[in-house]
Amino acid sequence: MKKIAIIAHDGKKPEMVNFLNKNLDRLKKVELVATGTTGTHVKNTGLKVEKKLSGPIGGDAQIAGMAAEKKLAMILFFRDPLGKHPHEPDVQMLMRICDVHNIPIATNPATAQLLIDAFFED
Ligand SMILES: O=C(CO)COP(=O)(O)O
Repeated sequence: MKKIAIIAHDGKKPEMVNFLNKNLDRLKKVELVATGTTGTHVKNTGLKVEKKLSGPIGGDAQIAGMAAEKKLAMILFFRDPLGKHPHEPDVQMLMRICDVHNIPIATNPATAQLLIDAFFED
């Protein structure tokens, strides 16, 4: 089964937790993978998740690798457009890899909800 990847910049982690709690019943049915610190927040909601490295030290790159290998159904990446990130090249690389391999990626809760609704449509 392809996994759903969850990533959130620090300024967007509360929104990600709200989003996960709102979609808990559906997300329980799929395998999740997340960057390190986001993964800890995902676990705190009660969901099972495979944790990769923290984003700034290679986690975004690991998720991009999974996307390139077609192991992901989609990526939910709540980016903070108002924050500065030392690993911005990794973030850009992840977005580019998604476009190269046509992997759905949602960068805000509104788009993420549309993707999740479509994914779990009966
Ligand atoms: O930095 C991130 C995305 O670019 C997220 O990493 P963490 O989940 O480890 O905070």
